[in-house]
Amino acid sequence: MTELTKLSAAELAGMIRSGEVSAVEVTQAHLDRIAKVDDRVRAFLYVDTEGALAAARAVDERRAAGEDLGPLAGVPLGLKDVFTQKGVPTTCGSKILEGWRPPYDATVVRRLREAGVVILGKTNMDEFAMGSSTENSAFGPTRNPWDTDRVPGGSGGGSAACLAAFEAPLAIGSDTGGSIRQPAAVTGTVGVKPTYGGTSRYGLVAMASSLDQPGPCARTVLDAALLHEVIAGHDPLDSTSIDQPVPPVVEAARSADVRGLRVGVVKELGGEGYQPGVEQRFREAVDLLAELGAEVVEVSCPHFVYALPAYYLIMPSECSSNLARFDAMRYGLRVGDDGIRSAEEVMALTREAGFGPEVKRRIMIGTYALSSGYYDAYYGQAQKVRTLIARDFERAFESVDVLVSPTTPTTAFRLGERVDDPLAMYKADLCTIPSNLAGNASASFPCGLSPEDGLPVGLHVMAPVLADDRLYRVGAAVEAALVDRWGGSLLEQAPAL
Ligand SMILES: NC(=O)C[C@H](N)C(=O)O
Repeated sequence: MTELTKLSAAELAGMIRSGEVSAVEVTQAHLDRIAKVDDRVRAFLYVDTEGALAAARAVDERRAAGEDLGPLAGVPLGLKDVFTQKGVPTTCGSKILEGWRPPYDATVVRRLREAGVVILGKTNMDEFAMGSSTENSAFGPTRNPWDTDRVPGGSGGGSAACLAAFEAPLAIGSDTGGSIRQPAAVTGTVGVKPTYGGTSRYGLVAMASSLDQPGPCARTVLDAALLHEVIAGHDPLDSTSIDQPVPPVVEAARSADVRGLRVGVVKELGGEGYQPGVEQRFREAVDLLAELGAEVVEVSCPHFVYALPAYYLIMPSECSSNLARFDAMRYGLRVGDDGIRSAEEVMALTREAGFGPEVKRRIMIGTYALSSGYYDAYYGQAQKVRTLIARDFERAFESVDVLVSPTTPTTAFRLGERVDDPLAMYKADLCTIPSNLAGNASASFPCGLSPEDGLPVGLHVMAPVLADDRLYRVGAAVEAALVDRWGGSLLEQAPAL
């Protein structure tokens, strides 16, 4: 039998349903894998051995009782440490939340539990999801399983790395400016940012509420679609949740048909500043789509070049407001509370000690952008640019069904390479940010290894609001053709850990 940790979620779930293997065996195999490799990868901040085995036992009992198991029952998953899980430490990669055990489940977590998905533990991330490498985690960086001297992307580097290291077949991420898609691209995995409002933000610790969106991470397109279906759908606990049927993502992943699909290559995302090998693999993926029957055209989205500066005003503005809740009184860390100092002093000391430099930088930028006298010039202007970007998408989607670009300008960079250069770090999200600003669906799919460094390259696909199914059509078609060409999945070409 193939090692259980090498199988897809769909395969594992099928074997559990048929009784070929128990959910406990599947879970134990993944816990063993974590024990074997995670000291080198550091994808997990917390492994919930007991909770995971108990959830697996419950699935096995339901099966024994003749109950119908859902499509992902018994399948293990890594949960980004930005989601609340009742009773389980939730740090958001920050010292300020150390020791906090939330009293409630995020809606995403509740849905996973109801579907019988086994949550293995919490995955590492940049502090409060601020970063593109996981180097901003207060608990040390995660490493890229392709090359442990390189970053796995961020902020959800742990979620992507646990997939690439075969520690879990599924993971959950959150995407504010690229935190699901950029790590997926640089680890050779699949990552999807659903339409804003398509998945519930309830229990997702807020970074920038108008941009944050939970989404699925997986090694195969079908697995991502199955997970998408489990977590998506209307939630009255999130005021921005869309009350509409979930797009038919699983059906789309199974159809894998792009014949007649109109694909627009975004003129502004590529060229100068992009790694040649990334461009090459991207162009090949576009040619492949044409071979598979898609109609490819070039499309201009002139305001996309302003997406990064607009994001770096809107996002920190929202962060500065959201992170005000970490006041030393309600959760986690409290520094200097000697019974003599005032509440304000304790708050200042706690925030000084508890937040890392990137979080402080963004709180300061956001506070400045929102301050009286500057609000119109910065925050207000950025919101206008946001509208122009949304219009670029609307106009483009009048003539094409999806847009494509590389996911990231470069492959995985070396640890330490960009830590002292925030702008270089921010540029990792050049292609992913427009979709967060406009709220439409987008995803990254593996499309090969860059010839310069042998590292994974991602194909970025963007679809209109609530047309998430189109992402899966494209992703599944590309995956099927490339797996055929390579004689296996991209991750099979990764060096063994
Ligand atoms: N949170 C995200 O989606 C990641 C993005 N790189 C940021 O630092 O804002």
